[in-house]
Amino acid sequence: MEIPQPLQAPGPIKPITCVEMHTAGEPTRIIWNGIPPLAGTLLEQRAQAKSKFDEFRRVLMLEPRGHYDMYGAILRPETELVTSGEAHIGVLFMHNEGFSTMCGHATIALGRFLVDVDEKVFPRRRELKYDPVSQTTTLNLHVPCGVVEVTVPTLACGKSDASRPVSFVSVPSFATAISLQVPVPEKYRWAELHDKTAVTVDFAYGGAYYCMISAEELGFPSGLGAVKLQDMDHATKLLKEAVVTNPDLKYLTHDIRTAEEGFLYGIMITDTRLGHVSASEGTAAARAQLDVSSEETGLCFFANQQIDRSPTGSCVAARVALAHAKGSLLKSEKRIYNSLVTRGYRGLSGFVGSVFDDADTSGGHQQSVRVSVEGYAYYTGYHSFVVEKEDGLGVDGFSVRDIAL
Ligand SMILES: O=C(O)[C@H]1NCC[C@@H]1O
Repeated sequence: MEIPQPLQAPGPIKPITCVEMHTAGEPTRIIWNGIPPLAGTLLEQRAQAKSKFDEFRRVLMLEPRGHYDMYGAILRPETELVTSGEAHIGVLFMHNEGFSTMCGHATIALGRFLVDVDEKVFPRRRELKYDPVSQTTTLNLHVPCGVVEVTVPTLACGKSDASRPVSFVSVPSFATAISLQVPVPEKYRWAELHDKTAVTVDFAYGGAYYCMISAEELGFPSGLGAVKLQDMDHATKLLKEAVVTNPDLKYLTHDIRTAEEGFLYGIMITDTRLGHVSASEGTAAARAQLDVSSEETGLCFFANQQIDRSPTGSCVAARVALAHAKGSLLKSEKRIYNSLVTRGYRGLSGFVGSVFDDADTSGGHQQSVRVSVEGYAYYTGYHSFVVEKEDGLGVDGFSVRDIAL
């Protein structure tokens, strides 16, 4: 792929050049040029991005260059695991609130991008291994939660093959609570709870921590077939508050490796009663080629109530680990995970999740598994962003939701 050169435009910051992709409808703005200086380990770089260059995130994720539900990936060619040879390149993920620890949909998009670019963008591109039998290229991506192995279908010419799914193997994933009663104090109660004072939920980790709740348990008996987006936004926001403000629940998102990762990233509303929509040809095509045992739909609110259009790859890893711990997904089985978008739109496929192998349990979680997640990503375009010196907004962004809602 030819990467456009940055525009020579006036302004206080250098042009920032991005390639845009979507994975199951969810955007990834891949930033490969004009990145502020970040140094040290990947987590140190993430900390610097947060503390010193947050306007870089705001200008690219928020309005007018982005929007409330924009998602970004910043390439980091130098990290400690790139130096040690464990990874080929690093990446930081960002969204409307800050920087996350893992992102599955962006990993799927990055897989294609990193196979398609040259060494100016990806210095260790030439070290990637191509397997002529499976016609795939594999790469190790250093993400804030560890290393994920990405397998990218590749054409004979060396470019990625958009007609086959990219897959990745997650970091060790595990359930931290199954069918836990979470109290909902009065100030966090939402209307659909009626007189309930607690809800039953699951917690699991797939590179980031998620709380899973069925639509019915959240107070929406019609499930995700009849979504009331604003009401579900309100309910999940309050549920997240009820969890994160409860000191007795801290252990559910406590990471034994780094304090950085110990936060609740998202609430996933699940609906296992929803199968597929017959008009969804993409999913139908995926299903036809697969021996899938089951299919379910979810709606994920993450970061500051951002809505994932994709089935949320890191949460698919968490959900597969959870289903495996519950005994409802065997090692040999595959499951299709849909989002509202992949369930409802012709041509978009859900993600397929399955247990890849048992993970090393020396980290402390007895039932950790590594999960295979696969999905399709496509290019949508590119941007070269600038900020003019006369622009009163400067290097910043805003969200109309913060002003008007
Ligand atoms: O696929 C994922 O894992 C992500 N999508 C947006 C929120 C998560 O980081």
